[in-house]
Amino acid sequence: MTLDFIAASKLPTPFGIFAMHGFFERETGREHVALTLGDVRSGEPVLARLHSECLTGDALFSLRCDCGFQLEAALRAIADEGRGVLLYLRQEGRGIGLLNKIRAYALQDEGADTVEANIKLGFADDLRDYALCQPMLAHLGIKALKLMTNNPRKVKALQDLGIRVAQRVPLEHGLNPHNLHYLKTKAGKLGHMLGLLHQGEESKD
Ligand SMILES: Nc1nc2c(ncn2[C@@H]2O[C@H](COP(=O)(O)OP(=O)(O)OP(=O)(O)O)[C@@H](O)[C@H]2O)c(=O)[nH]1
Ligand SMILES: [Zn+2]
Repeated sequence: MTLDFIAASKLPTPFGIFAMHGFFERETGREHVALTLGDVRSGEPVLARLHSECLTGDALFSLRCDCGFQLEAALRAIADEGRGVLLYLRQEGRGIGLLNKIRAYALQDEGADTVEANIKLGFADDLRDYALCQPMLAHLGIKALKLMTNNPRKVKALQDLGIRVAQRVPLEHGLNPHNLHYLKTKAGKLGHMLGLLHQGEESKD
């Protein structure tokens, strides 16, 4: 995997003025982006989000998942801290791409869960590869992270790449009736650590 740094610019957002760094992955032709705020090169663990592309959730307001809510919450948290990084990784649909994700959604409309739908389409449950994070973080001078995620596979993947995860910070946002079953499947079959799924159950008891 070869990643070229292409250019950096400012990115003003409602949450703060980030620096935007663009990268090109030669083998796949994918274009990836990192947003940073503050001095991330000091060596202190950096508040970080590895966000996998979800066009439907990030840009089209989908309630089928929690991605858009997590994206906004992560940028707000970085802005509140005054320092942090968000890697926006072009791994749409856990790596199967947008059109296959729509195929998977169609199967889910018929009753399959998110993992069963991937398998019916001939894919593994999660095809993402986080190797590209290493050159992105190295370019930005970041060695250790406080990682905002509920996904233990992400933590392990980074550690296997030699990146220190000093802390895992839960990022639970956007639970709604349309994504409840999806989030339960993620917790049950993909190992996501989602405390908010149990809060409702406790209040019912
Ligand atoms: N194949 C498939 N991909 C989906 C589906 N719903 C969301 N995605 C994709 O899943 C990715 C987000 O994965 P999540 O499991 O929500 O989150 P995560 O990044 O693994 O973990 P967190 O860091 O806790 O958010 C994005 O690339 C979405 O496009 C689905 O039903 N099927
Ligand atoms: Zn999503």
